[in-house]
Amino acid sequence: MDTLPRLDSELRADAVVLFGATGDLALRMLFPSLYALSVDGFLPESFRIVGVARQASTTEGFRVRVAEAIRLRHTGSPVDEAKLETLLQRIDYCRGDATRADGVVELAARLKQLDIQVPMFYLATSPSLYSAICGTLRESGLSAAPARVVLEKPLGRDLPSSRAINRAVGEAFDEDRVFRIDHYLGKETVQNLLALRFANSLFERLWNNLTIDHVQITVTETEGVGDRWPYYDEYGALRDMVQNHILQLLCLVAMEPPADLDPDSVRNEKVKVLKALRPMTPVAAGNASVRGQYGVGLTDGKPTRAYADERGQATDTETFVALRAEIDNWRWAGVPFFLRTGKRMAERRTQIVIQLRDVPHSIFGKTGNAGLTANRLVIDLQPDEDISMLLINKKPGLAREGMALRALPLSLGSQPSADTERRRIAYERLLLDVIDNNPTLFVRRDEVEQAWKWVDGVVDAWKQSGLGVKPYAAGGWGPAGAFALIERAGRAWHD
Ligand SMILES: NC(=O)C1=CN([C@@H]2O[C@H](COP(=O)(O)OP(=O)(O)OC[C@H]3O[C@@H](n4cnc5c(N)ncnc54)[C@H](OP(=O)(O)O)[C@@H]3O)[C@@H](O)[C@H]2O)C=CC1
Ligand SMILES: O=C1O[C@H](COP(=O)(O)O)[C@@H](O)[C@H](O)[C@H]1O
Repeated sequence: MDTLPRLDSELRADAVVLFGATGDLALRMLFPSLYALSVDGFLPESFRIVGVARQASTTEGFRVRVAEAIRLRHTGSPVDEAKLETLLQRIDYCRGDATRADGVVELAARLKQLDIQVPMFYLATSPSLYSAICGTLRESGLSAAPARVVLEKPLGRDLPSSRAINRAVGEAFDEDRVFRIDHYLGKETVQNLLALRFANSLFERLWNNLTIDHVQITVTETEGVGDRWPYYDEYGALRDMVQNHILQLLCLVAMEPPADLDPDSVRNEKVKVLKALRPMTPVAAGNASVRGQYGVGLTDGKPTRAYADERGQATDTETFVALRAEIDNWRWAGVPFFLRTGKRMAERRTQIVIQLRDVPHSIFGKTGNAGLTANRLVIDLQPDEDISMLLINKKPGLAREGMALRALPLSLGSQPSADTERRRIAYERLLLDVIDNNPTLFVRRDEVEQAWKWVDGVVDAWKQSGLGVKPYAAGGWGPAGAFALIERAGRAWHD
């Protein structure tokens, strides 16, 4: 993924304008990523960073805040203070309410003074402001080509609201100037999935319902919702994680080989998968989905509060969801995709498991071999990155009867980025791609809308079937129903 099919240096951005520059995302992810890009020489020489938010601050004061955030977040070698200073010198701060035309007057003047030709406007604010901010940029003339816009998830809360945002964004920016971020696509192992599937002849022949029994996608976190409940309570785990990150992972596993790495070739294949997802029905909902909400429990050995206590009242918002999805096409007919995500779980784990079918007939018998599974490809994204294949082989030693077998992983090993010896933040890749005008790892409008269509169907099925949330203890693996869901299909989670 290091070749940039559409790279055109004429269109390389010369500034990022960060709306929401004082927020959590900007300070925890975006500025540390910009620091890393600057240190590694990836930022164009004259590149500028302009932070915008409503709170009062001088540029100097803002630089101090950014420096603190970078020192706190940077991993690997210690922060290089001289290089940090170089980055800080690129930064300006403009106070303003980006939803109002008069709120961007100072910004427009600053961009002119800095002679910015190709700005990228990064909307790190609540998505409820996206339409208004794009309106402001259009009215003030700032959205004129070749300016581009970067949008964070979630894009809407359902298909109609997503369409409304996309419409408003589209009135200001042409689609090829819109970069919708799903930060999972910036993760190294997610991109490696493409390499694994399409750079090795080994897998393609096996990658279908003749060889694969089922697929599991697990994204669990130990953190709770905490102070984010005003956002989270409106969305829940299905909209927060499944609609975007998990469906993107599913698409990369299930899509047909694209003809090339052209952004639209890849995205066309992903949309076909989303269209082939079987809609959830109210009848299927009880069997094929589980909703949960964490109660009290122990997280990393410490007692933690229930979601309802963080929220301040009981609500029906799910903090855990497990689903059985089916893809109705030739490649995947009959192969269930088991998806699950939750907060306050036993461990942080982002993992894709491709379970192959059993051998048609075992010559080894059950003695000493009970419980052995068939081959399994395990793709770990977090906390460690690894790709391993569980291979069955002989247990060394003598046996009187039959042959004792065991499963051992053939592993690529956990590899930090070779160029930095630290794990890159997903946003580094994505920011660099926006600067370089490469949309391959960004989500196209029809992808987002198709994903919402399926998710809206799940929500409707839940409503019609009355599927409520089941409590689960913090520090565990979710409600009992999540185990029953997969066991009913004769399978088990890869725990
Ligand atoms: N935080 C995270 O880890 C992740 C966040 N996201 C997404 O990123 C976006 C930002 O999230 P997050 O950083 O957590 O949110 P925060 O609430 O922490 O920050 C919001 C930022 O927007 C600014 N802001 C609010 N209103 C305006 C306005 N009218 N004009 C200009 N600036 C404004 C705020 O500053 P002020 O109030 O001073 O104006 C603040 O800087 C959201 O879309 C979120 O869903 C996505 C993935 C992960
Ligand atoms: O988008 C989101 O992602 C985070 C999890 O991201 P990760 O990179 O740490 O796996 C999640 O906590 C948050 O609720 C969601 O909005």
